Amino acid sequence: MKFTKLHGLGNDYVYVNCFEEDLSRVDLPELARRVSDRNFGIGGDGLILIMPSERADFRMRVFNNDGSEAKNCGNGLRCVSKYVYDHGLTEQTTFTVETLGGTVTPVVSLGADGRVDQVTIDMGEPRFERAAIPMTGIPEEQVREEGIEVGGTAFTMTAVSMGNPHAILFVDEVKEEDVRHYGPMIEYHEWFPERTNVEFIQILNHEEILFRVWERGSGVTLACGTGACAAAVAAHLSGKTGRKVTVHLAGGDLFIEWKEADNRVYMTGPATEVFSGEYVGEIPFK
Ligand SMILES: N[C@H](CCC[C@H](N)C(=O)O)C(=O)O
Repeated sequence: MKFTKLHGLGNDYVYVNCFEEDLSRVDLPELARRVSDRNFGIGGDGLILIMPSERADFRMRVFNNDGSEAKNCGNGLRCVSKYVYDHGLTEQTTFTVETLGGTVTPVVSLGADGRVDQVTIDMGEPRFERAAIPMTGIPEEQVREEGIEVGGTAFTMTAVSMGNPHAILFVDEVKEEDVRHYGPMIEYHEWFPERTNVEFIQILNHEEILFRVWERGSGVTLACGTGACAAAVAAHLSGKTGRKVTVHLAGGDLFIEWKEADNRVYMTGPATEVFSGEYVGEIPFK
């Protein structure tokens, strides 16, 4: 099976071009687990399929490294956009990509080599209702800077969906050890029936956020695009930042704008292709 490794700020996935590879009979969650393994497989935060779509120019499916399928992936969308342009699947610099969380519209910009280096993506409107996250409790209720206690420690949390769930925690100081310790406790908290991504954010000033993430289904990653969007939205709702925010992630920076005019969140950042190869391990079939 041919694959390509790309990453968005170090959030790396194994990409398979399903215009060339037929994976229709493959056990995709098991394939994701196998190829993501950094010792016994290719290595990555998960598996992303680039597929034909009946309602958009392309379709993206995302599998975390535990095999669970996600509804959206911001870094993945930037890398899919780079792949389809650089590999000639389109000559357009803007197109549509269908995800389980909705259809988005990337706009790519080219470097001096004529290849994509930056991508801006309209990631759609944030959702806040418990039913949309999803969270237990009153379906139409929103969770804004509310208390959540895990491991004997209380956090202030805002819940945001970007097509996938995000628990945004406001902390005075972002600590890697807190992400590893409390991240899984909140990912599996009873309030989140489909689990959740967990973001720890420190407001640096009106235009900047320090950000670290524990991803649902993948654990600590160097970056999370949907998480950065959710964090920028939560920070603005808190009154501590404007609508244009630079999010400093472990792997680098994303620029996020939550536009007042259309209520949509725009994410701008890089996408990088590292290598292509042939996976010759056993393909698991359904
Ligand atoms: N772990 C996420 C999917 C990947 C999102 C992240 N890598 C991004 O760039 O948005 C979830 O289960 O919702």
